[in-house]
Amino acid sequence: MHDPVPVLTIDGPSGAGKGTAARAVAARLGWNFLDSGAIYRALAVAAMDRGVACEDEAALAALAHSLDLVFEAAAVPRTILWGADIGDRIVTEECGNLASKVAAFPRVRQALLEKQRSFRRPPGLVADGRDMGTVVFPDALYKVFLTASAEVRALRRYKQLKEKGIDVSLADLTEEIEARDRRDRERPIAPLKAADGAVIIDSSDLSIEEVIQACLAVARSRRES
Ligand SMILES: Nc1ncnc2c1ncn2[C@@H]1O[C@H](COP(=O)(O)OP(=O)(O)OP(=O)(O)O)[C@@H](O)[C@H]1O
Ligand SMILES: Nc1ccn([C@@H]2O[C@H](COP(=O)(O)O)[C@@H](O)[C@H]2O)c(=O)n1
Repeated sequence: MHDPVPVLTIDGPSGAGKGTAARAVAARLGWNFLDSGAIYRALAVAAMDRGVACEDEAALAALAHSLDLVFEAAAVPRTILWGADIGDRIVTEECGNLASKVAAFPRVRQALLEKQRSFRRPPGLVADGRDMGTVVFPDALYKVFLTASAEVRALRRYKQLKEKGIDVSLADLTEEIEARDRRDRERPIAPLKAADGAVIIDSSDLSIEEVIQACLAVARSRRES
């Protein structure tokens, strides 16, 4: 029997540093990388562009099935939706919020399941999101739940958006992030939570490099045991 392609899942709340760590860990292991949040964000952009209401589950699920989305790996990665680069549009907190609304619909999640699983290709995959270890890759060998205090996460996101020239108020951002996390945690389907057996890493007082090393240690320790 051949071994399944190994997967390291990194789930956690917004701004915990999942994407930053997952991308770097994937590069160091030479594995593929999946930013599942970007898929939900791209769906939110598609819904806006095509005039699909964020309450219309059936239309959103149909849109999700037809999504022509490509992630171009490069020094500055590009997200291409129906041939157009939407990289700048998916980074805003408004888009994150809308993504979190459309992500709460079971038919939307079902429609995006295979797309996410198709990233599992040799020699391995690092996948970040909310339900990577619980729903999308429940058989993953390595599971991390990466968290940080709400204040630290809001400040990180604030700095990130400022660097991109996006003007936001820290107070508004903190409220938005907390509301989004609440919605993600409380939804009945695929809620944000640590998978059974996941290693919990609190990044509040860790540098990016320390988080990367902690994730690599999870992959190494499990492989050795
Ligand atoms: N340990 C850390 N220390 C300081 N800044 C960090 C750390 N980890 C990530 N950051 C910074 O925080 C910001 C958010 O990080 P990132 O996008 O990786 O979070 P995320 O968990 O993937 O968020 P989301 O789920 O909303 O996409 C980035 O600007 C990143 O550089
Ligand atoms: N596996 C996932 C990933 C993301 N979501 C939803 O998308 C929103 C945006 O995600 P980011 O990681 O890019 O911030 C997020 O708030 C979730 O609602 C999801 O449901 N499942």
